[in-house]
Amino acid sequence: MEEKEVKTFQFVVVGGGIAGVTCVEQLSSQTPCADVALITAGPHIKAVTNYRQMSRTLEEFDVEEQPSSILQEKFPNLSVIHSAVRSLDTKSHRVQTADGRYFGYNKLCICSGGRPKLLSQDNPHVLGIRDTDSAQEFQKRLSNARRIVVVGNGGIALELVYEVEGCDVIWAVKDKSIGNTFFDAGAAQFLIPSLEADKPAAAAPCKRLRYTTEEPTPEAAQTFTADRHSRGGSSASTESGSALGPDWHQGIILKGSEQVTRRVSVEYQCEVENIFTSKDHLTSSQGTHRHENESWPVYIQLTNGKTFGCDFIVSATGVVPNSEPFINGNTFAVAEDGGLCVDDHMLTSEPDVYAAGDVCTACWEHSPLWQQMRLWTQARQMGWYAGRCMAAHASTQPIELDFCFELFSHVTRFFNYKVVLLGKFNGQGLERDHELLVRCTKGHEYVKVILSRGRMVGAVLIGETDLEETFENLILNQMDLTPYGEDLLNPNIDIEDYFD
Ligand SMILES: Cc1cc2nc3c(=O)[nH]c(=O)nc-3n(C[C@H](O)[C@H](O)[C@H](O)COP(=O)(O)OP(=O)(O)OC[C@H]3O[C@@H](n4cnc5c(N)ncnc54)[C@H](O)[C@@H]3O)c2cc1C
Ligand SMILES: NC(=O)C1=CN([C@@H]2O[C@H](COP(=O)(O)OP(=O)(O)OC[C@H]3O[C@@H](n4cnc5c(N)ncnc54)[C@H](O)[C@@H]3O)[C@@H](O)[C@H]2O)C=CC1
Repeated sequence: MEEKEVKTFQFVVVGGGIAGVTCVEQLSSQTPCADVALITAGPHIKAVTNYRQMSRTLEEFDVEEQPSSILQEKFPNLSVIHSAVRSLDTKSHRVQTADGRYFGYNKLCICSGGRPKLLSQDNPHVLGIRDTDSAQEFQKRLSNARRIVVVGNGGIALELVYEVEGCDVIWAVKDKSIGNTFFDAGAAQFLIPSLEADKPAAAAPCKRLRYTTEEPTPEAAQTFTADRHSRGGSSASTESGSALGPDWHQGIILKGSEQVTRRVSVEYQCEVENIFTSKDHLTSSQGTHRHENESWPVYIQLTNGKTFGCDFIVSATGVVPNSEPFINGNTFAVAEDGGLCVDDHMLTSEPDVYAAGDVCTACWEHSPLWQQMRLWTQARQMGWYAGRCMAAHASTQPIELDFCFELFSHVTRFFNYKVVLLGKFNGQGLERDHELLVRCTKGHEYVKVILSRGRMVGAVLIGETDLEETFENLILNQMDLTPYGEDLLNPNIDIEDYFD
């Protein structure tokens, strides 16, 4: 066999998203004499800017799309190669790119991210949102749309139903309440009025121990109409670009073809039964469709028996890790969700191959207060830690799991509220004996803490509560809070002073 020309680097990182870029930044600065290569499919890279540590584990930053020359100017030992990795041979320690070149490595980190897990791969009426191109396509299609159906109940769906205007939105969720990847039914109930036209009634604090909420029945649908003017000043392929950054929707106009109002109808506890094109729909003999005079490009039939015609469907149904080009021909341990399994040094099951960000699945024994979610905070933390591990292993130095994996923390915005999630914020994996304390003031704040055997193990803070640092400390120090009882959430007690 003809011997190919192979350029070998000490460190090769694949992927120009947050995980990959943070990893090469760490490697290039920690080992300035080593040759480092970043191989990425997209023309741009994602850089973390304005990084701010808000507390021990909470962090905020902006994400900027930049030309890769900025990175190369900063790190003379870094080469950026713009091509997609097509295959990996872990035995010979080399990768092949789409343009036919081979690159050797001593240590490799795979940070190829994920792509939308679409309801249908080849239906042109089903869109996913991941990178700049897909967001632009969505914007273009939306500008002519009168009605769209959003399927999914996580981050993207929550953002879209709030931001889209000038178009009817049917929101199909599998669950009993909205936003189930982030919230329980109580928080969902707090947020729902933000989709309505009327301002919430005068704020009145309420506090209850164990709480119950009325949930919609399986057949239930709720419609929320908001006049734009009444809103508070709110601001798929394996070679897709990097995932969008914070506030991605603020730079683009998410407006349909209709004027004036936003109208969101939520269809609870249903999944997608079938998707028909207009022609199929008209010739279909099934009698379950809701008959409408209008004709639509596509029809979606839900498991609750309803069928909706619409201009297009947004599949906001999660992420699939981009692991295929690396798996073929190798013996990687792959998790159930398709991610490359990594240990507590971000090492995969193949020698000298690390992985970080959305492409990997954290397979080490987690701290009782941490879980993986495919978020940019975790992509940054994993990329940074993987870079440190690679450098430490190259010089046979010991390294311990970073503190950021002790406690899950996430800060974001939904429906124009600040949202902070800490620890086991939804009681994930906890025994049934855990207790919830909730304080909510309609339209102002929602505070929930999860206590297990008197210790705080998680919290959801919606609104400007200013409680994140105190609660983070209480979770980290695992103090017995039984003596404080309900005073923990007493709005008349300044909790910061209380625990000084
Ligand atoms: C619309 C949207 C909104 C989001 N909002 C938030 C939010 O508010 N908060 C939050 O925390 N998270 C959010 N996320 C999630 C967050 O963006 C991701 O978890 C994070 O960016 C993942 O980073 P990554 O580097 O692992 O992957 P990616 O950003 O997907 O980067 C992967 C990189 O690898 C490259 N690549 C892929 N395959 C190959 C290959 N074979 N060869 C070479 N290069 C390859 C790609 O071109 C890309 O540069 C959002 C995601 C989306 C889609
Ligand atoms: N502010 C934030 O923190 C944001 C984070 N993100 C992240 O970006 C990534 C992509 O976002 P999403 O696609 O919203 O993923 P997600 O993982 O947040 O939510 C996926 C949702 O789709 C549902 N689902 C899955 N398969 C389904 C099916 N066949 N039918 C109906 N529903 C189905 C799930 O139950 C879940 O509610 C995620 O990692 C998410 O965490 C996205 C937007 C905002």
